[in-house]
Amino acid sequence: MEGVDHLAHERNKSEFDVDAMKIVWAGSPHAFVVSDRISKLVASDPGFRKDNRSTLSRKELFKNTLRKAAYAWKTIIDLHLSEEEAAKLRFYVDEPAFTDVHWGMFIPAIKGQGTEEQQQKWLPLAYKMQIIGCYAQTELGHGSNVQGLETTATFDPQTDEFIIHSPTLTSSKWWPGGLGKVATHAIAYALLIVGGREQGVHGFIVQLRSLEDHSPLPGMTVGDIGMKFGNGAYNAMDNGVLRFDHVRIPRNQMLMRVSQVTCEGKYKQSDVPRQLVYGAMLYVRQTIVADASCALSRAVCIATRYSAVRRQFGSQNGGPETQVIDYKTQQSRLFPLLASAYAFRFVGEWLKWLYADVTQRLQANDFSTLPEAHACTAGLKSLTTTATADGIEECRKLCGGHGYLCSSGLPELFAVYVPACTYEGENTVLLLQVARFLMKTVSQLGSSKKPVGTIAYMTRVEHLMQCRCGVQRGFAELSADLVEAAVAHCQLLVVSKFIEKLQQEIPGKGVKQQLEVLCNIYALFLLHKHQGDFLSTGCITPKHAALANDELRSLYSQVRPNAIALVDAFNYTDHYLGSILGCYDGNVYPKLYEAAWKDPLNESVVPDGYHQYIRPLLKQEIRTARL
Ligand SMILES: CCCCC/C=C\C/C=C\C/C=C\CC/C=C/C(=O)SCCNC(=O)CCNC(=O)[C@H](O)C(C)(C)COP(=O)(O)OP(=O)(O)OC[C@H]1O[C@@H](n2cnc3c(N)ncnc32)[C@H](O)[C@@H]1OP(=O)(O)O
Ligand SMILES: Cc1cc2nc3c(=O)[nH]c(=O)nc-3n(C[C@H](O)[C@H](O)[C@H](O)COP(=O)(O)OP(=O)(O)OC[C@H]3O[C@@H](n4cnc5c(N)ncnc54)[C@H](O)[C@@H]3O)c2cc1C
Repeated sequence: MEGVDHLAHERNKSEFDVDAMKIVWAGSPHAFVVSDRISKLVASDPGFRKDNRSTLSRKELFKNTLRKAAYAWKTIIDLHLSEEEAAKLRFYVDEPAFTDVHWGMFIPAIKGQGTEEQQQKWLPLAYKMQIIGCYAQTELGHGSNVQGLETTATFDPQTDEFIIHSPTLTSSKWWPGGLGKVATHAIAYALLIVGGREQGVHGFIVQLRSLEDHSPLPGMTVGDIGMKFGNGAYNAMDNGVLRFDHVRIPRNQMLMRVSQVTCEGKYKQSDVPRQLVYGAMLYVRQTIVADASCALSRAVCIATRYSAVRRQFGSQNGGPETQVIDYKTQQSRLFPLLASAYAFRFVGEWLKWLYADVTQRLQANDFSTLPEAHACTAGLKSLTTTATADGIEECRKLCGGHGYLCSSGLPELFAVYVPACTYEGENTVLLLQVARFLMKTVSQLGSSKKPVGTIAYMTRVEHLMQCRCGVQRGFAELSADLVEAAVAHCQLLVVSKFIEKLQQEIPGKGVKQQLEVLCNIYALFLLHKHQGDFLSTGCITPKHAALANDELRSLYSQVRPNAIALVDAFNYTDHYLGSILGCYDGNVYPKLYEAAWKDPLNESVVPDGYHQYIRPLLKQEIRTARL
């Protein structure tokens, strides 16, 4: 029945203060108040409904996304929302759209790679959305290999301009979000050529479309690259293709914080590492780690609530069947994902601090922590997105058949989420960057340069020193093993940041105890999953492995009475979850049944096509019917 909390008996089992955990999850009391208010504002506004998305054609979906983006912007202006509130509104609207790239990449690229003068010119236009930007780096022929990009930007000293050109088919820009139909401007990455000399890849601000009638400017061939994976909401994003035919832009539209080209045609590399050209990717990778904890927590919330509702087998003398959440197999699949959601939340908080710290240091031309920041953002983006994509799929399977319904919210969550394993750096390519960072550290062991920060532990791996001479030669040969070492390094990071979180003051009855249980589950689950490595290297004995498995089962039993409260702490509205299986009141079956009849296929009792195809079949008139 509506209004009845079918999970009340679960919520009454909780052994901790859920409201206090909500604040831990949000990050602070202020962050909780903002999140709670904005999520409810979005959920209560019919203008942001999303339950009809799966019935729309791609063009309808895309136009509806434009409407929502415009409506969100109007809401932000009308309600005088702050930048923090506006970002939360875009988050809870939960619609992949050009705004993700405009705010998430175009603006950070200008802030990180533009001069003060360029920031003063372009940022006010972007913040007011008087221009809409995209991040045009990837090409048809190159994505991972940025230095392999073929688009050229040739300086013409006669006119003080750059000529942007797509010399080959494979140099066509391909994939940039928002590029296909909406963006008026791009940060386009191109091979800079000055005085006949190639100077590597740099970023350029290029206007793509008229601000009067939105038509592509001369020399631009631009469009959408077509349907993407599944019928999911990511098809609301116009990932585009763009070719330049000798397009001229003023010299002052090359982003010149890292390097400059003078009007005389002199190329000047300032004394900052050229990798600052990659700065926007560092920024986005750290936001993606926080996003992973959100996506995984959504899936875990759905699967946990449904696992408490679903009963299957185990009836004694006609009594109720067993809740599937009580099966040890269900717990051993679900609770490590619950623990991972919290673990990724806390490592994401730390990574946000690390990024802010390195950004502050860069302002003072202190580049000492840039390599570590790159390794951490690359590695944690790779680790958390892989685990989250796999985790969302596992949550779908944990829900049985109903997990495959769009109304469960899980298929779409998976379809929208999985490209995170590829965009912003393909996950294996990023792990190779971490491996390179680790091997560089090994090569410095024994020198005066002592490993510090997240690699300080490596001082204790003296035995690696003997193999360091081989490592340089064998990197390519050993890359598959080195990628595993990179994963292990990132897992150690996640566990250590969870432990550091527990050393902080954490208010609320039972809250810290619950987090300690989740931290131990996360760590022991990894030990269990990789026990072959731990055993073969002598780090643990078989007895340790057996004790760890026993302890895991005990920890699952400790989580069990608190599971619903732990996912309630995410404080997601039913609107944001978009899932009948994960609805707060657990009233699943009536809602599933009601939703089925809303499908367009049920608008008529006799389906369209019956008389043309089925009736002739049934009446054996098939021989004469025109197929
Ligand atoms: C729609 C819903 C989305 C929700 C998402 C939520 C939040 C996100 C918000 C917004 C985004 C929205 C959607 C995302 C859309 C996706 C966008 C994109 O995909 S943009 C394009 C991304 N492309 C890449 O990531 C390319 C990956 N490749 C690279 O980064 C480089 O090519 C690579 C692999 C690092 C190699 O670079 P290369 O120049 O060849 O250098 P080397 O490997 O030789 O290394 C040289 C040294 O430089 C160091 N290095 C490399 N990168 C960096 C860096 N970024 N920062 C600092 N330092 C770096 C490297 O460690 C080497 O150092 P040493 O010489 O070893 O000391
Ligand atoms: C949904 C989506 C949105 C995107 N949005 C944008 C955007 O807004 N702007 C933008 O510029 N780009 C965007 N991209 C492009 C994205 O950044 C690239 O697809 C990504 O960087 C991967 O590059 P690639 O496609 O060239 O993969 P590839 O590098 O071709 O990967 C293919 C395989 O080769 C392997 N591989 C590659 N190099 C090596 C190596 N050195 N050693 C070992 N294995 C290797 C990879 O691990 C992978 O298994 C988007 C992509 C997607 C899917």
